[in-house]
Order: sequence, then structure tokens, then C-alpha cells
Amino acid sequence: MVSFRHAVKTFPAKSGEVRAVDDVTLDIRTGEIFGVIGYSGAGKSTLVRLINALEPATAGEVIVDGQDVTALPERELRRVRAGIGMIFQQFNLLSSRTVAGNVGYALAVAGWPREERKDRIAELLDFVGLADKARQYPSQLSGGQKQRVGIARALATNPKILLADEATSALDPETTQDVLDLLRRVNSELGVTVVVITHEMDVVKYACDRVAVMEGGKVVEHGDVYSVFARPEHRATRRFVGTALRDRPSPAALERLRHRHPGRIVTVAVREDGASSTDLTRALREHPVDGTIIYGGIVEIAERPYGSLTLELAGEDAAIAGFITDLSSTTSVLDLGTAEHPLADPDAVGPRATTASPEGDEGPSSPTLPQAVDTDRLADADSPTWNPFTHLRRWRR
Ligand SMILES: Nc1ncnc2c1ncn2[C@@H]1O[C@H](COP(=O)(O)OP(=O)(O)OP(=O)(O)O)[C@@H](O)[C@H]1O
Repeated sequence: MVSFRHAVKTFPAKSGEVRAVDDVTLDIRTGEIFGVIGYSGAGKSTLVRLINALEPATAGEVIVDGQDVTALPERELRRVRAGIGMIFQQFNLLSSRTVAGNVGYALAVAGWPREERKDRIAELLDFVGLADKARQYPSQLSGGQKQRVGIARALATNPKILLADEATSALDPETTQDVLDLLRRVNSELGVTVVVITHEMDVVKYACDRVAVMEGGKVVEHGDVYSVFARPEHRATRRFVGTALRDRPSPAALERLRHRHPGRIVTVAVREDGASSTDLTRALREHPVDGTIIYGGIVEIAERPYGSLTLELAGEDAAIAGFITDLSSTTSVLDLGTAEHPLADPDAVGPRATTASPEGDEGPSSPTLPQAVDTDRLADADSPTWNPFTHLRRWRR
């Protein structure tokens, strides 16, 4: 439905130019719900505004439903835009018009005859569950209801594509889910291709078939949602995945766990294609090691299991080493060390530990996210012979 080919969008800036979209090549398939996720300023909105040519591309091609919109004259663009609906974080409703008036306005602009508008408005408001609110004004509606009006308005002219720019970012979690459910119905019942821009991996997890992760104007990773969750390659993706699942302890939670559980702590991945909790149970049975589950979570993504369990292991060092080696042959095992010799989770998200940590080694990071700890340096500094499992430290994906 949409193909970006080496798409570039630059804006003039004080210090030269900003490359808001930087050489993006990406396909969005007909009939899917496609997520675009990234931190603020990553280029998400600009990328999506290239689709309806609200921003003309500086270079490259943007092919929408078979037509390169970068090459079209304005008159033709209007026709392409009519096939693309858009909804926004702040809803952008006309406050002086009723709910029915807002939807009717979109029909009037698109040239629908007056006598056909009434039925279409009723049909749309029925679809979004607002049939009883037709005569109310936006100020009388909740945020979720306003977004439903936005969706009805965007669907008025039967678009093939719906662009949702942070459409749930101003809503509470429950309302967010309602609106995402509605977008899923728009997709499955009306066959509309939906492009969802978000900075929340929960939204991707709940609603999207495939996802692209943006950073610095580039798509740094994309794929079907399960693969991206199960094997995130890029650091930004790993952090987004961590925020959606919260299955691994944050640095602060890990510090608290170490007070209660001074022994060896490991985090074991649970994946459909790797070891499941069955393998974990088997390994615990076959090795003279006691394992206590102290943290974790397993959820379903795309109807497949995904998550991790964190355990405290008790036993002889050699037995624990044998257990970790065995389990590592089928799944990812992240060694978090002991209270005496702690090792950090390099991809941890959430509140930092309260005690001072060594500085990260990966350059500046987002102020809202914890910095990674140089775990090898930590282990080496404490004792060169301490960490017999260093080779297992990597969280295999
Ligand atoms: N009209 C413009 N003029 C100048 N710079 C712009 C313009 N629009 C976007 N930018 C810049 O391009 C970059 C990408 O912005 P964009 O809004 O696409 O990011 P985003 O990922 O959608 O961020 P947010 O989630 O905050 O909206 C930013 O550095 C932004 O300042």
C-alpha cells in the first residue's frame, strides 16, 4: 500500500539542516496495522506526513497505492489525499460544530451531496459507537469519545489508509485500549490499512501486525511484532520492548531483590522458539541446584508466549555453572551475579538503583532511562577470577 524508497526529508535549521527522515526504504502492506515507534524527534510524524504529501519528500520515492506521490501535481495529490484519513493526538475537532457536524463537514469538503450526508453520518457514528451523541459538542465529550469522532470523520470518505498520529497518547490506558480496539475493527471490518505512530510499545504489542523502529530519522529495525519483541537487535528497540513487558527487574528492583536474595541471580528467557519453562524445570531437576523464582512475567504477543523468569540459584559454583551452560544451549540466560558480586542488566529499563553505579560505557543516553553499567569492568575490578560465566553474559536473542 505504501513504499518508501530511499525517502529523505530535510528541514532548514540554524546549523545547516535537520534530516527528519534519512534514507528510509520500507513497505507497508495492504490490510495490515503497521506501527512506527520512536522517541520524540525520531522522525515518525514526518515519515507519515510523507504518505499524504503534507510534507513533500526532499529526495527518494513515496509510492502510495501504486502512485509516486513525490511526482504528482497538487490537483492529483488532492485525489490521493482523499483516500487517506488521519487522526491526531489532540483530535483537531471543530468546537463550534456538533459531533454530526464535524463528520458532515468532512463529507461536505469531499463534495458529497447534502441529501446523502445524513445517512452516511448516522452510519459512521453507529460504527464508532456514538449514535446517541450526534447533537453534542466536542466540549461535552470525553477524550475517548472525541477520538471516536475523529475516527468517524477520518473514515467519512471511505479511505484505504488511516494514519493515526499518537492517537492514544492523550488517553488513559483503558480508553487507549477501547480506541485501539476500534482501530482494529476499522482494519478487520472495513479492510483499511492502518499506520499507527506511537512512542509506546504497549500500543504496538496490542494493535500492530508489524512495526518499524525509528531513531535519528532512520528506520533502525523493522519486522513482524513477535520477531521484533523476541529478538530486538537495536538498543532503542530493546528499551522499547523492556517498557512494554516489564518482565525483567529494573536496576532499582534488582537492588531490592539482592537484599532479599543474596545468591546467584539469573534471568531466563521464555520464548516459543527457545526454551520454555519446561526446559527450565528439566534443568533444575537434572542439576543439583535449587531455583527460586523471584521476578518475571510471561505474556502473549501475536498469540505466542514471550517473557522471562528471574531466579535465585543456590548450590555449588560448579553445579550452578553446569546448570547455566545446559540451559544456555536452548535459551538466553543472563547472569546477574550475586549481592556480593553484582552484574547489571545492560538493557534494563525503569528506575535506577539508589546506590551509585559506575558510569555507563555507551555514551550519552536518554535522561529518562538508566545508563548501562560496564559489567565486565565491574566483575574484573572485583576479582579477575570471579566470573566464570562471562561468556554467558550476553543475552542471546
Ligand atoms: N516543519 C519543520 N521545520 C523544521 N524542523 C522540523 C519540522 N518538522 C519536524 N522537524 C524536525 O525534524 C525532526 C523529526 O521531527 P518529527 O516531528 O518527525 O519527530 P517525531 O518522532 O514525530 O517526534 P514527536 O514524537 O515529538 O512528534 C525533529 O528534529 C524536528 O525538530
